[in-house]
Amino acid sequence: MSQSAVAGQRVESPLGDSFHIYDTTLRDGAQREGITYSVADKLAVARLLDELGVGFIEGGWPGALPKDTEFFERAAAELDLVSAQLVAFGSTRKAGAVAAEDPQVRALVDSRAPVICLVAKSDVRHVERALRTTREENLEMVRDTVSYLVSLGRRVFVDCEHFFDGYKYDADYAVAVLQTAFTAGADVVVMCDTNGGMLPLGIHEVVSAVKAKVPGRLGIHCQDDTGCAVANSITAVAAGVTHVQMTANGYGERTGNADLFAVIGGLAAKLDMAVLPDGKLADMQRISHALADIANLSPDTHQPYVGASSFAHKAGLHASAIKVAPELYNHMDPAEVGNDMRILVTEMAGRASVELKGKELGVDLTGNPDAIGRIVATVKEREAQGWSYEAADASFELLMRAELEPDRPTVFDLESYRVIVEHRGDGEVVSEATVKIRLGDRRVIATAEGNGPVNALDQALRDAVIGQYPQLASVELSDYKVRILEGRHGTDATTRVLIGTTNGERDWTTVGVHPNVVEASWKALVDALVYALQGATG
Ligand SMILES: CC(=O)SCCNC(=O)CCNC(=O)[C@H](O)C(C)(C)COP(=O)(O)OP(=O)(O)OC[C@H]1O[C@@H](n2cnc3c(N)ncnc32)[C@H](O)[C@@H]1OP(=O)(O)O
Ligand SMILES: CC(=O)C(=O)O
Repeated sequence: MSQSAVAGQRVESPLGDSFHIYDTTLRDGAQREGITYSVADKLAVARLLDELGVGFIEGGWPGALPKDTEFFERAAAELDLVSAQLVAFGSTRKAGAVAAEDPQVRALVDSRAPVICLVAKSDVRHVERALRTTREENLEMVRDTVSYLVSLGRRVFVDCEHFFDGYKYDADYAVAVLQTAFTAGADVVVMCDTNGGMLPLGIHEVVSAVKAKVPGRLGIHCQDDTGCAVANSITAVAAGVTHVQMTANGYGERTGNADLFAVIGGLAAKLDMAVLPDGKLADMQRISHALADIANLSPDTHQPYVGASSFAHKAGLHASAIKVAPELYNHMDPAEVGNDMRILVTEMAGRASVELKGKELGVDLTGNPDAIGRIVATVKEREAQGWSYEAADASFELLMRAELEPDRPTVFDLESYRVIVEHRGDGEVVSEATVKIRLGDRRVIATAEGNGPVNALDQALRDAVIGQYPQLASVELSDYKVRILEGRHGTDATTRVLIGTTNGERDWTTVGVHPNVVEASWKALVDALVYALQGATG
C-alpha cells in the first residue's frame, strides 16, 4: 500500500494551527466499559465531530484492532472531512526492534492517516517494570519511531503516558522522554495524566515547570479519576499548553476522560478563545446527544453546558429572580451552546415559578395572581401526597387550565370502570376492562381486552370516546413508569405512575398518584387523553 498520507481529509484546519482541539472518542472513548463502536458507528462519530469543527479526530489503533484498521481504510474512501484531520494511534516500537520493521508501526503507516499519535512510556517505573527494558532503550524506542514516521512525511504527536506520576518520581527522566520526542521531530508532546490522580494545582505546577524547561509545543490529556479532568485540562491551557485531548461526553477508560463539551464550553464561552469555527458552539448540545445515541448511552441530563437539566431551575427563589432577568441565575445564555432554560414546578415552586412555567407552556397567567396562588398551593399539597409535576408538564398544564377556567366543559364524566385479570388454565393471562362514562347527555359503555389492566383500560376508554373524538386515533401511549413511594409500606404503599404519550408529532407526560396502582394509572391515562384534546396539542 502507498505510504502517502491521504486518508480522506484536509491538511489545514479552518482555525489554523495555533490551538488544537483533539478528540479521542474513537480510541480512548471506546475504552469505556459498555461502549462498542462498529466501523459504521465510528464513521458516523467522525462525521459529527468534523461537523462540530474539532481539529483532530483520533480514529483508533490500526494494527491492534481489525475494526480500527478497517475504519482507516473506509475513512480514506468515505470521509470528506471539512475541519478535522484523522489521527492514527499506536505505540512506540517494541524494545530491541527496529521501527521500520515493527508490524505495529507498519500498520500506522499503512493507515495513511496524515497524523500519527504515539504512546510512549515516560515514567521510569513503567519502563523498567511494564516494558521490562532500560531507560536508554525506551528513549531509543521514542527516537527511532518518531524519526522514522517523520521521515515518511507524517506529522507526529507523542502521548507521554503517566507523565505526571513519572515526573513526581523522576522529573529528569520524564522530561528526557519529552525532549527526545521533540528532537526526533515530534510536533506536539502531550503530558498524560494516565491514572487520572492529579488536581488542578499540581497540573499548573508541573506544566509551568516543564514549559520553562522545554521549548516545544505541549499538549495535555487528562483522565477523570479525581473528577478534575475538565478543570485539569483548562488549567493546563492557562499554564501554556496549546493542544488538548478530550472525548465526547467524557467517555473513556474507568471514570472517563475530559469532556470535550465542558472543556470547549470553558475555553470558548468563558475564556473567549476561538477554538471552534464561528457558529459551531451552538451545535454542541445536538452533537453531544447524537454521539450519546451512537454510543447507545442515554445523554447525561446533568452534563455541564449540554445536559437537559443544565439550565433547569427548580427553586422558587431562582425563578423569582429569573423572572426579572434570566442571567441572574444562569452562568451564561443557554442558547450559546444550543441548550434551553427550563423552569421546573414542584413543591419548591413559588409564584414566579408557576408564572414562568405557564409562559413556557403557552398558558398566560399574568394579571391573575389569585389563580397563581391557588396553583402554587395545589402543587405543594399534591407533591406532599406523592405527586410530581417536574416530569409531567402535560398534567401540570391541565392543572393550570382547570384553575383558570373552572367552567370549561369536561371531555367526559366517569360513571365507573372495572378491570379484571384472568389467569387461564393454559397459563395465558388476559385483562378485561369495562368503562362507563357520560359524553354530554349520552351514556356510553365499552369493554375491551388488553395484555395488562392499563392496556385494557386504555383500549376501553378509547373505544368509548373515539366516535366523539376521532383525533385520538393517532394518539398512542409510548412509555409507562411506576414508582412505589414510601417503600416501608410494601404493597400498601402509594404508587406514582408516569405515562408518556405521543401523537407522532409531539410527546407529553402525565402523572397519576394513588395507593391503588390501577387508579394511579387511570388518572395518568385520563390526563394523557384529555391533554391530547384540550392541551397545547389539542
Ligand atoms: C494509556 C492508554 O490507554 S494507551 C491505549 C491502550 N489501548 C489498548 O491497549 C487497546 C489496544 N490494545 C491491543 O489491542 C493489544 O494490547 C495490543 C495489540 C496493542 C498488544 O497486544 P499483545 O501483543 O498481545 O500484548 P499485550 O497487550 O499483552 O501487552 C502489551 C505489550 O506492549 C508493550 N508496550 C506497552 N506500552 C508500550 C510502548 N509505549 N511502546 C512499546 N511497547 C509497549 C508491553 O510491554 C507489552 O509487551 P510484551 O507483549 O512484549 O510484554
Ligand atoms: C494516552 C492515554 O490514553 C493516557 O495516557 O491516558
